[in-house]
Amino acid sequence: MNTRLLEVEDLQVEFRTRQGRVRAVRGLNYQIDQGESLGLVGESGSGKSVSALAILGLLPRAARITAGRIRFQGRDLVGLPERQLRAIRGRSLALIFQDPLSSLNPVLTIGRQITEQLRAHRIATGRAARDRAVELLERVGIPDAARRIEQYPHQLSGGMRQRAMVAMALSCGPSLLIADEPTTALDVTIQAQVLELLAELRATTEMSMLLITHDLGVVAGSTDRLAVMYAGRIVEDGATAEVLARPEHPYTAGLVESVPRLDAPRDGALHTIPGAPPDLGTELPGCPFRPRCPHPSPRAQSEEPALSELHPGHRVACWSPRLTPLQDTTSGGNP
Ligand SMILES: Nc1ncnc2c1ncn2[C@@H]1O[C@H](COP(=O)(O)OP(=O)(O)OP(=O)(O)O)[C@@H](O)[C@H]1O
Repeated sequence: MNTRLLEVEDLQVEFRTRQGRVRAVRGLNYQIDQGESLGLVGESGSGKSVSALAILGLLPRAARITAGRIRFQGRDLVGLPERQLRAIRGRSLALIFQDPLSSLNPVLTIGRQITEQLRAHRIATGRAARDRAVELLERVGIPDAARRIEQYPHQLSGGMRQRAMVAMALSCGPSLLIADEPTTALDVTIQAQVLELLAELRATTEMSMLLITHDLGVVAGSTDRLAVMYAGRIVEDGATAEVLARPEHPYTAGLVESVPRLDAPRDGALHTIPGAPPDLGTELPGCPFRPRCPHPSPRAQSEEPALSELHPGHRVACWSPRLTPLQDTTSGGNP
């Protein structure tokens, strides 16, 4: 049986701003089992990062969780005192960001940052901690690790810094790694290497991963399941391969069609989803995607659809899903 590691239940997060409240996350539901990898995708502003920061207890001061539960290893993290959250963060729940410089301390050597983390979580001290730091850097593919641990973040290349951040995140053997746009700032070759590294680490440990990105290409090869966020909610989820091959929500379909393809005609215009996401500081009557929807149902005018299962394990929040027939990939094509 699968062991449930993380369960996010009807999570709601609001910002208080001078213009009023902004409902950044409006009822988010998902689960991650042990060893599983979930991709969270959506355009900028859909609430991906805010929901991850809520899990980690790292929301900015202007934001607060107004409802819901975040159950991690059976314990609700919402409302947990900061001291207890700190003990979980870095140890069983680790985070890597797009920009390693924002999580690496510029005035401490790489080695010191890793050994400090090991000491703080009472995993190792002294010589043992140093040996473990070297081992971690070797594991993430940093050559000459014994010398590299004496260096400062600015002395490493972008790709190396990203690897050092992964090493730091892995130092305490986390059960869940939250990776927020981990490869966005990297060039394509290094991006592929970092994704490969994450996949390899997942294959060799029981670690689960929440991979947040706006790039469907990144989730395609790296995640078991996919959840698509729009305006602070999940509008579609299911097995990654199934959702990408058979997107039912018009928003997901638009995202899939927006991915540049190598086999597309050279002069063909790149597809984009017309319009822009709604302002989360205003009331959203009906379906928030309605103004951008190519075939809105009359019901979308007044009622927001809830997620419901359309195919086994594949849920969609839409009044007029596309109902794409599943392509049969076993029979060698249609007669
Ligand atoms: N400091 C803030 N003050 C007010 N509202 C904010 C603030 N930060 C975020 N928000 C709101 O939260 C929403 C979700 O932001 P979030 O950063 O989670 O989106 P995202 O999907 O991760 O986008 P990105 O990929 O650009 O990080 C935004 O659309 C915005 O309305």
